[in-house]
Amino acid sequence: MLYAATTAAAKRAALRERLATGELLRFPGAFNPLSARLVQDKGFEGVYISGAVLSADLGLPDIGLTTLSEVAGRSKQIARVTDLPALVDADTGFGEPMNVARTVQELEDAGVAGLHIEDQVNPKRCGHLDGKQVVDGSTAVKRIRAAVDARRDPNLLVMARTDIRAVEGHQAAIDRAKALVDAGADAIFPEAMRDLAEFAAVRRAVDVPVLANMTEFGKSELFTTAELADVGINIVIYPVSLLRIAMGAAERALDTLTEEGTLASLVPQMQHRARLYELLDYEDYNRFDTSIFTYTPDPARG
Ligand SMILES: C[C@](O)(C(=O)O)[C@H](CC(=O)O)C(=O)O
Ligand SMILES: [Mg+2]
Repeated sequence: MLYAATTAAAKRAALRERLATGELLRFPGAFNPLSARLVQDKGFEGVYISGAVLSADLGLPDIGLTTLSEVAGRSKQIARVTDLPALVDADTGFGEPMNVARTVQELEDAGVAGLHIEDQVNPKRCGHLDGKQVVDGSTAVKRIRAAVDARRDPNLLVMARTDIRAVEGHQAAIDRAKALVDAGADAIFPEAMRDLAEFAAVRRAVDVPVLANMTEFGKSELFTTAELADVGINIVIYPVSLLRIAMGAAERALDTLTEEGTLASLVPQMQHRARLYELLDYEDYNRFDTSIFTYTPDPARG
């Protein structure tokens, strides 16, 4: 009730343990706290907090307009309602090394289990669109060094994302991934890999967990969890998928309302009120109210 019982420190430790097994962990993007509850209820291993979703949610394109406070606020709202580890998209870290350090501490305070910092120039662009630019190797590793030094919980997962593949090619991505790991990155997010062989090559090049981004309408094909596990990927994110599904359904519903003058035909597709209440632990709140209401102070104790 109210918030998840698992502490941020426990979630971080649990994520480290799960990653050490080498199994593939699935992190669907939660577009709000309620959808994070659903992700947990359905048995997934973690929730992803996407920058693209946060900006879209605010009616903005994903071009570096959101602020650290907005990302930290949304991270806190999501992290506190789930026992699952949350991994948040920290974009470029909102500036250069000093800003990155502050970003890490703010997100750590928000209760996330991990975050990724990318090597795009400020302001960043969606990783699957053309026209993005990356910083030089020395700036990229300084961001990661700053991030690693800034965390207070050594279990906070600092993941380095490199966007260099789409700009300078796959070999550059391998070289940069190695340099980022040398700088202290706990995991690598190679953005916009073209095929499984490219993921496999990154996997072979570094000895830390590797993330695959299965975002739709992007540059990577949508591989199955079995295919990704086969090449040794450790975390897979579906960053915007649930938002896309929900928005697709919302758009169709608005058309139906216009065409039919009622939403009655769509009721079977809606999440039932009872199911919503189940996800919200509604019953526990009733029990809480009842127990407080029937509570009587012990007369003997005055
Ligand atoms: C992962 C990502 O950084 C995000 O913000 O969710 C985006 C997703 C997307 O725009 O599809 C990305 O740059 O890949
Ligand atoms: Mg992003």
